[in-house]
Amino acid sequence: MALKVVAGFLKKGDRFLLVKRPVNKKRGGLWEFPGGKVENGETLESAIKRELEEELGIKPKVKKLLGKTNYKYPEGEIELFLFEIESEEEPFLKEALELRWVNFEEVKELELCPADKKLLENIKRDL
Ligand SMILES: Nc1nc2c([nH]c(=O)n2[C@H]2C[C@H](O)[C@@H](COP(=O)(O)OP(=O)(O)OP(=O)(O)O)O2)c(=O)[nH]1
Repeated sequence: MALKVVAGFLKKGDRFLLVKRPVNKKRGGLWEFPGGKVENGETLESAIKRELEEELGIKPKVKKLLGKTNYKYPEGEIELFLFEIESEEEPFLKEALELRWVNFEEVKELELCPADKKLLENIKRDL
């Protein structure tokens, strides 16, 4: 069974938020949407709220599911759900190495987690 992972799409103007993974973790140094693994007994929505509070210090409003993708990493498959998020509060960094607001041009310069590249292509069409 695929490991469920939730991630947030936070928009500011024409830019969206990415965070850099800590170097000591799998796929360290790659960029990703803020989020993380769904824990036992959690709904996807409660998981994304918890992760964004832990990672960015915000209490977000979860708007809708923007996209979903499955991706097979060497250690196993993940099922990644990307939610559109609204937040009055400005995110600040609690865990990740770096945070950056990018548009669809600027994101091409960054090395993303492979699962995210696929997801980004899919949602781009709908935004
Ligand atoms: N948070 C997040 N994780 C992603 C994205 N894309 C992607 O492939 N992943 C992968 C990276 C991890 O292997 C997995 C779970 O993310 P996580 O952030 O909770 O993992 P973690 O750092 O706690 O991992 P670990 O060290 O405990 O193994 O999903 C994304 O956009 N956001």
